Amino acid sequence: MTTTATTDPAAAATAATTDPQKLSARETWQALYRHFRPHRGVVALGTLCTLIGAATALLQPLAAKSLVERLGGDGSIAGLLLLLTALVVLGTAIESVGAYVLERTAESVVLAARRSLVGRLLRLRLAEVERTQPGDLMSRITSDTTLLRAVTTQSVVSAISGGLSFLATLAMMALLDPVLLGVTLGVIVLIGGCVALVMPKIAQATQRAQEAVGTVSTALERAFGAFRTVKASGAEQRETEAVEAAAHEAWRHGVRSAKWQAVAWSSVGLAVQVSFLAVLGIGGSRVASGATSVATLVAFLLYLFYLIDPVSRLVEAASQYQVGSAAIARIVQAERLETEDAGEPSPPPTTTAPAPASVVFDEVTFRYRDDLPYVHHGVSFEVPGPGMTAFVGPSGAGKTTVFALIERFYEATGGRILVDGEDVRDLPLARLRGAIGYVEQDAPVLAGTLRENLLFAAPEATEADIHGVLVRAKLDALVERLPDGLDTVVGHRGSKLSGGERQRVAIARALLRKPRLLLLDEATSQLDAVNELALRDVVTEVSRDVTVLVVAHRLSTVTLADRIVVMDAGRVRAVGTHTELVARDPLYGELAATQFLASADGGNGAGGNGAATPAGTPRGTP
Ligand SMILES: Nc1ncnc2c1ncn2[C@@H]1O[C@H](COP(=O)(O)OP(=O)(O)OP(=O)(O)O)[C@@H](O)[C@H]1O
Repeated sequence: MTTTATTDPAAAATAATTDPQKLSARETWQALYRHFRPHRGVVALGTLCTLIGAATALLQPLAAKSLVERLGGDGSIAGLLLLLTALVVLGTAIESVGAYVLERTAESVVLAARRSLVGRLLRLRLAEVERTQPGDLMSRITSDTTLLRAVTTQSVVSAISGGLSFLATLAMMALLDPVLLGVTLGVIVLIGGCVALVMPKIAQATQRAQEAVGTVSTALERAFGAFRTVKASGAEQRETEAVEAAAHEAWRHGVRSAKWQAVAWSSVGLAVQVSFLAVLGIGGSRVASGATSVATLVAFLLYLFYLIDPVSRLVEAASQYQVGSAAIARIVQAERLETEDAGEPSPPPTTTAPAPASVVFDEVTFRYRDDLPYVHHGVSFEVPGPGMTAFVGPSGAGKTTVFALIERFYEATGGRILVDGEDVRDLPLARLRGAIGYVEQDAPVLAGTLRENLLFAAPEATEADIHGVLVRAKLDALVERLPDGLDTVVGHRGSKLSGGERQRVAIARALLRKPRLLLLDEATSQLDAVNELALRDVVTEVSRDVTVLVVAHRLSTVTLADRIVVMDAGRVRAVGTHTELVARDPLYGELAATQFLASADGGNGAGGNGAATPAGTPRGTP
């Protein structure tokens, strides 16, 4: 079995449903460190620049003290002034370089996080995507990753440089007057204790805000995903209100986070102001008693104000860590979702005509989730290639699910699915899917040009290949009509194309992949006569040398099929040609009479495909 879950599914399920805040402190730290690690050298350089800048700033009060002491004497102060100026310029220049290096690194951290997350999210198992909200997953890539920017760079520097500057400033203050230092530290520790209580609230509010941003994305994705329906239903106002409500929620929690950050920040100023008053009072009396000099008190007070910077940096680092931990919890949660392993890369496209594939379902049972009922209750059939096999049956019988299982979008719960005699679980996913062309029921066409759509599944296809499939899919006339030909932009979800054109573009895209097996989930919508005829011709022509499986809703398709598999309630109840099945299967007879979409050109084809090859036999209809 080559499709391996990268994590334990149960653990992944738990991760996706539990509160991301539940990431332990250690896990949070490890996850953040993982993003920081590749950049630690550059962050060290940024830290060094910041430290040099801080050191030059630290020397300034000493130079100022000498300057004040010389004011009374007759010595020149020009040299000292020059030194002070040089210190300021040098410190600023080095700090600027450090700031640039760090900002650049911060962007790199975001880029790396986005790359890794996109790489994983686009390989998610379908079931995982169905369990989550794509809009919310998108917001983790676009919004949460940006919050890693500061925590992995600036806050590391702030913590290191702030911590060192803090200690160095304390050392200088200790040299000047240990008693006044004791007073200062007493105040700082008291207020620092209060700040520590506030910190977790920042993480909590940030996380709620990010969740609300995810809800905004989800609501937008829903609205834009069904834009015409939204308009046709007159639901613009309601959808707008839903997005606004989520946006308001994001704002509310964002403001709450800002409030707690402001409390943390203001306590820095408060700590220094209170210390200043205490030092001024106690220091003044010490000057009066001759225990210390005015110059020492002035220098001490200057250092006290220099303390604002390192303490601010420490508080900033701590609050950034809280913001980052909220983001990393959501990122890790997305990273833990179960992904597919594509296995070995897709084989290069074949130059010769590919051999048609065979498909066997052997007692396949399947349910979409453990808490849902079974959809397949032991489905068995054999399809030798080439030729066309139509799957028919009432809505919900499990026809589309057959295709999903062949593509291994989901794993069968029981039984075996063989493609060319090999169990699909033993085939590398890339190889399996490389052999298949898949056209979904709503034939999605992606935003972009026609050419981009055609090359989507076969980027290396040549112009000659493209021309070939255009002719086969009867799109050549359309392309000639379009002003920009293949480079015509088709709009969001191909909205500038007709339903039939979209379907043929989807078929052409699948054919360009040179599949050995074509899975065609026929649209349930009625096509006009020309489109239906075109489609029928394409499918008939393709099925001459490719195995084509069609979930058929149209009588015209069914009657063309070499064999028809009749499904009902998750079981195969009969296999045969149209003529055979009309004669011996009551459900099929009823479907043919009432449920198949009649041919748009008025042809009924109900006489059956007399030239149909002998039918396969169901291998068991439990
Ligand atoms: N992704 C899914 N998650 C959960 N249940 C699903 C999913 N897809 C389909 N089902 C359920 O599985 C059953 C079979 O669906 P399937 O799409 O295979 O039916 P179908 O025969 O192709 O129907 P139709 O002719 O209407 O397209 C249905 O009851 C459907 O609700």
